[in-house]
Amino acid sequence: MTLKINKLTGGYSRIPVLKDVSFKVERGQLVGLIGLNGAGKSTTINHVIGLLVPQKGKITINGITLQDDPQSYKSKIAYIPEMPVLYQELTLKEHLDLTIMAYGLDYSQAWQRAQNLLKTFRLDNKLNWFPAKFSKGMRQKVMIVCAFITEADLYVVDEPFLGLDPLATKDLLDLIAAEKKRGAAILMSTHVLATAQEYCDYFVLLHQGKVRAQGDLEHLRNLYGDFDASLTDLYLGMTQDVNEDD
Ligand SMILES: Nc1ncnc2c1ncn2[C@@H]1O[C@H](COP(=O)(O)OP(=O)(O)OP(=O)(O)O)[C@@H](O)[C@H]1O
Repeated sequence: MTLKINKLTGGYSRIPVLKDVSFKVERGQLVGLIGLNGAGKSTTINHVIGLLVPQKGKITINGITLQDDPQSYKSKIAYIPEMPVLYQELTLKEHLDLTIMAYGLDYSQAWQRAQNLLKTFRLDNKLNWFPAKFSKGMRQKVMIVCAFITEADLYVVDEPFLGLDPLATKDLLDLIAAEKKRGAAILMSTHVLATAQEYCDYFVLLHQGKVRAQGDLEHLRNLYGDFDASLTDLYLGMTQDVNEDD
């Protein structure tokens, strides 16, 4: 599985937010999409999941665009949004049933996975709860469980750490590591740079809608000529260079 973003220019109106963005996410890889508020992380993700249409450039999964084959393209992606989106009138169990149906999963296998995930995220005794009763973090965990029962080829995760407690953050990172091992590709946006530095295999540094640098930590450190630099140092150094140029 390869997600390939090739020279993507796009956004919400004719004035583009993203300019000539290119990078890849390969099987077994966790790629961190790194950037400050407004850098264009969610916009990139909205293009990948097909909510926005490229003005220029192309996004492919295994060589296929959304326009080529919407069913095949979408079935490969599980998306965890920054803001949980739940149906107020459905219980937790009904959310899981809906996901199983939408992805055409084997019911008993998917429920087996769901039981384990519900236990991990301490939701196993809340199957009959409605979203109104959930805390913000619990809602986010429901989205995580729904996404991970699909065993998708590509996970797209938008800023997952802000609403989660430290235990749930660790559980999510363990889950991501397990899915990587299974061969899934993961694109994760975040501005929690210390966590990204520790867990991501590859970084795409976005600033003002452009990719300023990309590579693994070693490559980025080489690029900036500082072999001890943290991801925060590298990112801030890079954005300062750009702001001075502007
Ligand atoms: N729905 C929208 N309509 C118009 N412009 C938008 C919309 N959403 C975001 N933008 C603009 O696109 C740019 C990039 O925003 P985006 O949400 O992609 O940033 P981000 O890197 O995800 O930031 P954050 O870390 O704050 O979530 C910003 O200038 C923002 O104002």
